[in-house]
Amino acid sequence: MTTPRPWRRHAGWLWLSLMSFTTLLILITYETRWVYPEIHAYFSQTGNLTGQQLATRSRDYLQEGLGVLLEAPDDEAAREQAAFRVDLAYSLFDIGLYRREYACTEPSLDSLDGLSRRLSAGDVLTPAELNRHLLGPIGCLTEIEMDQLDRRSEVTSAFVEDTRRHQGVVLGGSLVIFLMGLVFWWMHERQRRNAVRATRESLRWMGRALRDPLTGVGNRSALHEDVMAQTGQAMSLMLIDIDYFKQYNDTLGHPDGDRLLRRLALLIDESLAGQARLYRMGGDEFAALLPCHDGCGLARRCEEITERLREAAIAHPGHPENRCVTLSIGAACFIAGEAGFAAGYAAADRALYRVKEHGRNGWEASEGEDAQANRVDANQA
Ligand SMILES: Nc1nc2c(ncn2[C@@H]2O[C@H](COP(=O)(O)OP(=O)(O)OP(=O)(O)O)[C@@H](O)[C@H]2O)c(=O)[nH]1
Repeated sequence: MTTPRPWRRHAGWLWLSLMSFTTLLILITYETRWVYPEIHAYFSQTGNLTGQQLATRSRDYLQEGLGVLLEAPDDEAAREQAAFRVDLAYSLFDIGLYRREYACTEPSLDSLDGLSRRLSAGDVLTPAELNRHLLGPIGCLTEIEMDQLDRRSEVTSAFVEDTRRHQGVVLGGSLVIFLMGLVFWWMHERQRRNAVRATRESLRWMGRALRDPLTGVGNRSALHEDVMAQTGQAMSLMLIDIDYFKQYNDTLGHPDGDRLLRRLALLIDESLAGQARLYRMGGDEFAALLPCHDGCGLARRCEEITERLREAAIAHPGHPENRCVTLSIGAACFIAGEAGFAAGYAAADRALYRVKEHGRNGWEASEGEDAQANRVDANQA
C-alpha cells in the first residue's frame, strides 16, 4: 500500500475547503446578480404598488378627456369620447384602498360622477366648469400616486436592506464553514502525525527489544519470532561459540572482548553471504538461522565460517593452543514450529557440546533424521 505524498494530502484538504467556499460565493453572486434584481423588478411593478399604477392610469384618462374637451368643447363626438374616458378613470379610481386611505377620494368621485352625468346629458362645459370638476380628482390622484411612490421606495429600501443583511449572513456563514474546514483539517493532521509518531516509536521499541545492542544482530527473542514466522518450513540452526573467550577477556580486557564480539558478528554474517540471519544468544554464543531448500549444506556453511576465521587470524594471546581466535559450531536441521525448534535447538546444542568435548576449534552438523550420519568430528576440520 502506498501512502500519498504529504503535499497531495494537504492539497486535497485545501482543495475541498476552497471548493465549498467558492461554491458558496457563486451562490451569493447568483442571488445578488440575478435572483434579487428579478424580485426587485417584480416588486416595482406589482405588490401594493398596484394602487400607484391605477391612480396613474386613472389620471391619464382624466387628462386625456380634459384635452379632448378643451380642443372641441362643442363637438358631440368629443364629448362622448371624454365621457368614456371619465368613466374609465372613475372605475380605476373607485377602489376600496383609495376610499379608505385618502380623504380626497370621495369628493373626487362625486365630482367625476357629476361631470359624467353632465357629459351624458350633452351639456357643453366651460373651461371653468371643467376645471372645477377635474382639478380636484386630478390633484387627488396625483397625491395618491406620490404617496404610493413613497411607499414603494420604502418597501424597496427595506428589501435592499434585507438583501444586504442576508448576503452578510451567507458570506459570514461560508467563511465560518471555510474556517471550520481548516480547523478540522488541522485537527486531523495533528492526530495523524501523533499516530505516525506513536507507531514509529513503538516500532523502534519493538526493534530494540529484538536486537542485541552490542553487535546489532538479533537477540534470542528475535530468533524465536523468526522461527515461528516460518512454521512448517525446513530450517537449520547453527550455534557458534567462541573458544576460550574468558581467557580473551582476561588477557586483553572486556572492551577488546566487546570489539571481538562485534568483529565476529560481522565475519560470520559475511561468510554466510546473506543466506542466514544471525543472532547473539548471550555471552559469547551466536546462532545462525538458515532456510533448507534442497538440503541444508550445513557442513559447507560451517566450513566457510571456520575458513574465513582462519584467514582472518585474529590474535588471542590467552588461547592455550594456537594463539588465534577459534570457534566451535554445532548445527542441526529442524521443521520450524514450537516443538521442532526446541528439538533442533537441543540437537545443535548437543553437537556444539560434543565439539567442545573433542577439543574445540571445529564443527559438527547433523542433517535429517540420522544425527550421526553426517557428523563430522571437530578435529577433522
Ligand atoms: N567482553 C564481553 N565479555 C562477555 C560478554 N558477555 C559475556 N562475556 C564473557 O564471556 C565469557 C564466557 O565464558 P565461558 O562461558 O566460560 O566461555 P569460554 O571462556 O569461551 O569457554 P569455552 O566456551 O568453554 O571455550 C565470560 O568470561 C563472560 O564474562 C560481553 O558482552 N562482553
